[in-house]
Amino acid sequence: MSAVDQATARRFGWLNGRRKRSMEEVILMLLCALCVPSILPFGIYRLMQQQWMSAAVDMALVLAMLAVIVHVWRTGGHRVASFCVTLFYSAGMLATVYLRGVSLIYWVYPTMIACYFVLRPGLAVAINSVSLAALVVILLSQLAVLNLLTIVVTIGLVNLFAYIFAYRTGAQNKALHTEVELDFLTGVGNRRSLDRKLADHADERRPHLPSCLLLLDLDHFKQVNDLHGHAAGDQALIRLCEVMRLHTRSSDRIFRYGGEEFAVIANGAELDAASRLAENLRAAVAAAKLIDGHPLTISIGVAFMDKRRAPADWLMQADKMLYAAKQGGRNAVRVAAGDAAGVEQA
Ligand SMILES: Nc1nc2c(ncn2[C@@H]2O[C@H](COP(=O)(O)OP(=O)(O)OP(=O)(O)O)[C@@H](O)[C@H]2O)c(=O)[nH]1
Repeated sequence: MSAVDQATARRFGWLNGRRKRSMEEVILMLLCALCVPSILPFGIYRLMQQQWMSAAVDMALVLAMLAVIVHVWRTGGHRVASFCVTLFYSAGMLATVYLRGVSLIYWVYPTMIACYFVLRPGLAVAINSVSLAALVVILLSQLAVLNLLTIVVTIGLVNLFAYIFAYRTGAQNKALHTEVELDFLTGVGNRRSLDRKLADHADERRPHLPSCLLLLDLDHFKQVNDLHGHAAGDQALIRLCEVMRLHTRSSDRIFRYGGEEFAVIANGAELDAASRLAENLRAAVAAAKLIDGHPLTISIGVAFMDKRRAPADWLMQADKMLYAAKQGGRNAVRVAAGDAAGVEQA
């Protein structure tokens, strides 16, 4: 396979089932697919009745939704597509009421609720408010004030309930996400979020900055627990994370890999920058008092997150370097160069 073919295969490899589709993509595609059974029959009926404008609106909606499905299926991009889908649906709904009159007002309710499934609640409210204003203008001359007010109030209530529901669900998801992805002792990312971040990096399709993986392990940590007790050991782990936060950039990500072992994803760092970061961390921990009267040091292994390799390889390479740092006497940094040959940095 040529280099170009390999790049293309990597780029679209996840489309062949290797990448799990996000919930957002699935919901968006389902929403678009729904237009086939719910709008297409009406479009065909309007064609048969020679109601050309209404038929054109229905058919244009169906075609636009099918195009969105193909786009999301092929590229996985759903943010802009979600926005476009709500615009298409809203415009279609307004055109239908404009052309066919108030008897088709029932389409407004599901259309507006659908917005909350694919957009942030605030954006959905904004789009639906504009649609409602347009609807009032369309219906102003057709309805008595009381009837129009009834429609406005019921649409307003539907939006209010949908907003509350979407906002509450979003807040719960965020809280759940925090629970699931953070280490409860130190507050840094846990192993699950490390795995997800590494997978995201491997799946990332756009050109992006080079990044490195650092694996860190406290030296002779067992002695801390044995001499000072488990609670003091916990405090040392918390303190270590504070030191790591102080000596990494906001774009770097810190994770607890397990026990007294941590990982850092140095985003946008080539190997030389990452090895400088590792050396800074090593020196900062050696100088910090993680625990009173007991000097503690760390050993670090560094690997480049080469996109030609799998995340498991990055971890294995960094772990190999960490092992080499331990074997070399601890309080040291080892950096994987090229194809995993280790070079000593400290
Ligand atoms: N206090 C505390 N200790 C932990 C935690 N997780 C793991 N440990 C301890 O970390 C220690 C790890 O010990 P070892 O794997 O022998 O490693 P080490 O003593 O650091 O030695 P080297 O890694 O070879 O330098 C064990 O005593 C674990 O009980 C934790 O959450 N809190």
